[in-house]
Amino acid sequence: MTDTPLLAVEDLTTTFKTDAGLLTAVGGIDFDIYEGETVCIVGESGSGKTVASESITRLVPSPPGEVTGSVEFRDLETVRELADAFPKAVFEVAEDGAAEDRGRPVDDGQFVVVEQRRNGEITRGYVDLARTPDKALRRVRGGDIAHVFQNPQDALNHCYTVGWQIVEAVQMHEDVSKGEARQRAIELLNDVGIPNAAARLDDYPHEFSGGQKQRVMIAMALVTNPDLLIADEPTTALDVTVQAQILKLLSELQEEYGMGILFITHDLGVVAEVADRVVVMYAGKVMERGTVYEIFEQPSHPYTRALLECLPGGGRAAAGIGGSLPDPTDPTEGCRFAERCEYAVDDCFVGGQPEEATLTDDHSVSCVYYHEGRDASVITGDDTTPAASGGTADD
Ligand SMILES: Nc1ncnc2c1ncn2[C@@H]1O[C@H](COP(=O)(O)OP(=O)(O)OP(=O)(O)O)[C@@H](O)[C@H]1O
Ligand code: NI
Repeated sequence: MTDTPLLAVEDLTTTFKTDAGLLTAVGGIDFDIYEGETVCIVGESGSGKTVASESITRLVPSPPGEVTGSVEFRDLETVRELADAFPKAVFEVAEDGAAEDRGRPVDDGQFVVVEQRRNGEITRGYVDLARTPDKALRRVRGGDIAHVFQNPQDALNHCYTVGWQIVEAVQMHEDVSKGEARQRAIELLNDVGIPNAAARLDDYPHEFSGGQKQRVMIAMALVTNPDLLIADEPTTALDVTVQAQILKLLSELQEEYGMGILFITHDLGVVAEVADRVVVMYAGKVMERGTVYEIFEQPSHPYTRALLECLPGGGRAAAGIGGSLPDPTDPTEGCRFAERCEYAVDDCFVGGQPEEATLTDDHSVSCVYYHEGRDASVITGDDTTPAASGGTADD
């Protein structure tokens, strides 16, 4: 693992203009994903997980949507490739770290690449996805960054054979003959565990089971050998056995292709299976983040703890958390979870979402109880709760 993340997201904010007013689906969140790791965003329905993941490549409909914040894609190979192959606005990073615009004005086909060169060779850099215009961004979507969605039937065209669709995707990406593309399609179907791949190429989507369709979708996502795969509830529509098979497949493919995965799910059982690190999201904000081990062993935000108690066998397995998400067009003043939180005190209703308090290098929590002068053991029931740092009680 390198020390630069593959994807670095900062202050990602996505709003929609609706009849009820401006809806804030994602309220300014940060996260990063390193090469070869799986980061899970978990939270209840409506938390903004899908919108957050789709905002990375600005897949959200605009209008009514508007995405702001910084999204840096730091795969060096991609940076080098784009810097050489495409018209672009280049921001060269000087020795002192300040970016200086060396490019022409950005037009719709240009990427915004920030690069640092030594002896003419790019040594560091990133593609600035947030400032890259739509037309260029389309090359990244389904290219270096690929998506797999919950319902494969929505994404597969039922009028064409599966082989035709994969061949089409291969030829869109690579300059190869039909025969070569077909061969590649067979390899891909093999890779995702479709038996008899060569023969299945000429079948139509409806001839595949739900699980197989999802395998086909994963094969299509792999056509471009992506650095980052964004998988949004890819197994939610499948029965439990098939779900387990697909999760296993994804982890095998991750190893084989060396890609980072952003995995979106509302299911903590799935998180336990696939995640290296976890971002717990609620009503457009990050409540807690940590390694999968920390989230399950030292859950620190009342929301995370409530989610865990909702797992089969947990204290709230039958009842659920109780209450519902705040109105996203009129978010609460303080912590988004305050209204449903059994530990909420006056401070929780003012001053915005609390600054994340750092528990360990990887683990932080956005809750006033972890700020100076408060005792978080009320929540964790644990006197050994590590002393938090990084936040203060009055921010
Ligand atoms: N195109 C849109 N126009 C207006 N509001 C939208 C749009 N897309 C999403 N939203 C709103 O954004 C909020 C976040 O939705 P999102 O789909 O990201 O939630 P989620 O966490 O993925 O939920 P689920 O687990 O049900 O998929 C919701 O309030 C939703 O109604
Ligand atoms: Ni969703």
